[in-house]
Amino acid sequence: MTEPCNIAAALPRLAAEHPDRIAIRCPGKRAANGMARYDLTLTHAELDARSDAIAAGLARHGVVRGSRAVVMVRPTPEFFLLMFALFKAGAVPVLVDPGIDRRALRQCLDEAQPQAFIGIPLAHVARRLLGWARSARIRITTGKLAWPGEVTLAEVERDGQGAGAQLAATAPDEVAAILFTSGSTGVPKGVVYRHRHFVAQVAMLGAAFGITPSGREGDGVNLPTFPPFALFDPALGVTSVIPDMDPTRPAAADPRKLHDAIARFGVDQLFGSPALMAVLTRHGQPLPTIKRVMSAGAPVPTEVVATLRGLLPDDAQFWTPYGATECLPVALIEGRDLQATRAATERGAGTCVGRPVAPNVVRIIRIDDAAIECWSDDLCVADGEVGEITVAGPTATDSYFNRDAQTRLAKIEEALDSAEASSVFARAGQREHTSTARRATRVVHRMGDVGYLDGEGRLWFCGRKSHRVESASGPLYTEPVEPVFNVHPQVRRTALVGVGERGAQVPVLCVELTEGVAGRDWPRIENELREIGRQYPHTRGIERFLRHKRFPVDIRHNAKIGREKLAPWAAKKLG
Ligand SMILES: Nc1ncnc2c1ncn2[C@@H]1O[C@H](COP(=O)(O)OP(=O)(O)OP(=O)(O)O)[C@@H](O)[C@H]1O
Repeated sequence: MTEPCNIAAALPRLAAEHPDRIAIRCPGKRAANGMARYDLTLTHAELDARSDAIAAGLARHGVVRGSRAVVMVRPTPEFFLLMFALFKAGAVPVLVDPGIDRRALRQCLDEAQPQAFIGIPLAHVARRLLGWARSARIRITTGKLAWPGEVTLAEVERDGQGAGAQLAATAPDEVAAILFTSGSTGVPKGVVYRHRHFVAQVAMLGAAFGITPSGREGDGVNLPTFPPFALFDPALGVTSVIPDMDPTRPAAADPRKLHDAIARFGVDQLFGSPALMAVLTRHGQPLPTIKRVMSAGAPVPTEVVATLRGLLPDDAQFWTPYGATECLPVALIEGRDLQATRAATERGAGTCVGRPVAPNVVRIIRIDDAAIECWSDDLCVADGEVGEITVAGPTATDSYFNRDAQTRLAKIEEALDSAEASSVFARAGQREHTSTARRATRVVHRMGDVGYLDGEGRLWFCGRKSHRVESASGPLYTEPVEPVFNVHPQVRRTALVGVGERGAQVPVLCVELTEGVAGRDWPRIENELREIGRQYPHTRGIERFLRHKRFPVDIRHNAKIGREKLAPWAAKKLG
């Protein structure tokens, strides 16, 4: 019998093959030296059996195939058990970053119209006080005690005990989850993930990184510092060690605790945001067991790549995937290639994000803020020309939940002729394309990012479409501009914003100085920045520089600069 299209299908398989192997290891209690004991573990057999019991219990409490359930649980064993139980039940977990703006959070939760709300006690307190997710009639707490109208997860699990294996025969197109974007350019949007998207993601990540479940103890151990990614580990047969840190504040992680976990469990894969990588490089201690690092979500500063590579064994790889919640991975670049393109980036070429991951089709279309209903090859610009990055492929999602206007702005329908349709099917070699091939159309996702393809088929990222500055002498993009100025030794980072009406915007460079640089040095630094700008035609027109104490950044990665907030600040400053 073929497995259903569901990443949880890997669980019974792994439980049969390696029942006692550790799937997930969590910090648990603290030892006298302040380090986590890592005494909370789940073996493959436990993960499978307990998620079966929870799936069956959820059904008894009304969470069934197709039910939407908000999940606000920290990365503990309960989180993984719940997520896999929901997948097994064919129910739809809804994940929102708890750290986002309160009003936005409430809007997201209301928009998702969940039937169930599953959370830690604190999340339930917030739900009651702030009136979150009123549609959720089923409320499950991971705490020991349930308030009236709530039930504990332990009870749910008990109620499902003995019900046997649970795995809904989910179809490739069935909705598997709703994952909200981090909202760095507005209120987060709920991305509709279908089961085929997750299955393809696991396959593409596995193939691209050569991740294979290993039979040997201590091999294939990942330290995922960004929790949703830990979900793929059991599906890939890799052991996850959940680090002792606040996953919503990677920049504040304690590097000694990360090193302790890495050394104790022979961690060989590390997954984290650029901010987390910066924590490790500042700490400077070698990472001898690590074979592969993945850093996703935002550009990784080149000096971080160089320093981190110096801490890794010579043959280790440092991958930066490029992608978004709506489509991941799109392209990939290894640290050596990233370093080799650094000089070009500092001359204004943008950031090289590597080659598209097979079988993605990446095409660049002319910049347009309006919706585009149907694909036409006429939309494409020539190689080397900057336009909006689009992707068609097995992980390109097709809609936002309850956000039709946003969906129209981000998706293009492409008709495929029958030859193309069958080649898409053959290339992907995956069941999820049967439906696409039958319909002979596919969805092209617009990334909302600008960039270009070079003659070698590499993709270069030039910033977000909404961050472009439309000056009287033409458009300016953030990524080709900022690294040019970031070479100044007393500059920590810069952010380009536009002030005024589109088409006549004044480009303004906001500048954050390196720590310890005195304010009185600013006039000199400003002059030096102006000199730097004069070296290149595209930066010559930038004449306004504003010093800013500390840029606003996104909460998920602590890396994306909030240019939306900086632009009105700059406008006010310029009066
Ligand atoms: N390797 C990378 N290099 C540069 N930028 C990247 C890289 N990977 C991702 N990004 C940026 O992150 C974006 C995706 O981020 P994510 O899906 O977390 O939501 P968001 O875009 O921050 O939120 P929202 O869409 O709600 O504003 C990409 O569109 C791109 O701008």
